Amino acid sequence: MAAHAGGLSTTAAAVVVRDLVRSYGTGAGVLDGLDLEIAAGEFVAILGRSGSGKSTLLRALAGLDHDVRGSGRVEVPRNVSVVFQDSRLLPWARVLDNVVLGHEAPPARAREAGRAALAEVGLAGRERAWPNELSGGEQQRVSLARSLARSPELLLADEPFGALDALTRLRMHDLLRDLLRRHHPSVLMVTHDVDEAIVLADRVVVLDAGRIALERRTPARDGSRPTADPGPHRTLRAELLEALGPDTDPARKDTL
Ligand SMILES: Nc1ncnc2c1ncn2[C@@H]1O[C@H](COP(=O)(O)OP(=O)(O)OP(=O)(O)O)[C@@H](O)[C@H]1O
Repeated sequence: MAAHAGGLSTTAAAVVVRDLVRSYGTGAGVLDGLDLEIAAGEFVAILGRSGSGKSTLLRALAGLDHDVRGSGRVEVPRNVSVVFQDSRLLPWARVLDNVVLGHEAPPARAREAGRAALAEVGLAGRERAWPNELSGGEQQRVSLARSLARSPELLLADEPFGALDALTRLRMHDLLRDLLRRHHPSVLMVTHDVDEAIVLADRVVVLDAGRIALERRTPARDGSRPTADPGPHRTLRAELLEALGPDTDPARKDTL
């Protein structure tokens, strides 16, 4: 049984996954002896074809999967936040109430943290709005604010920008970069977008049948746009697409 430990022991890594096994019913392992480490403050993007186990890994790290089996071990920091593809806001609660819901701090402090987080994502003044008064991009900003307000040491994101149009997604990339310059959580982000993985992450991991098929550091993530020197980006992109497999629909090569 994998331990979902609160707090880390002696290692400098923020996340340690060893020999993680997960299967459903009698089927083959969805995660098949997976090993992964994430350093403190490191941003790791996970790519993989549909069904390769990305969300399963994320749920295991989030502590949402109580049936993770095997001799494996999962160590994560105490303070973990999760952002999903849909913002999962409660429609009957105002924006600020959504942000502070479940916050562990006393109410006044939680609301203060919530207001600050909303300001950071550009939503100052929208605290009393209802979720359905916000655009999809704004709702995802609220979702990010909800995570940030908890000052997470580990941010888990499952295709956080997958439902947004291309322009909004680019704006969210800028916002996330900006937030990560000020806060320094470790990040594990599942994405289907190879370019998104390269421009945001420090390291990209390709999952295949529950194991790591390829692992690469990205060209220095320093906020510079890939167009400044597209060569390394293009090379890595080709390598990642190759690892993602020949059956990938060519029309969807960069958004799997
Ligand atoms: N609750 C469940 N019961 C049975 N099988 C499951 C369950 N959850 C996931 N699976 C199976 O485990 C495999 C991996 O699922 P997972 O959601 O981790 O894949 P993924 O890489 O995130 O895929 P996608 O990119 O399509 O979201 C899939 O074959 C899926 O059908």
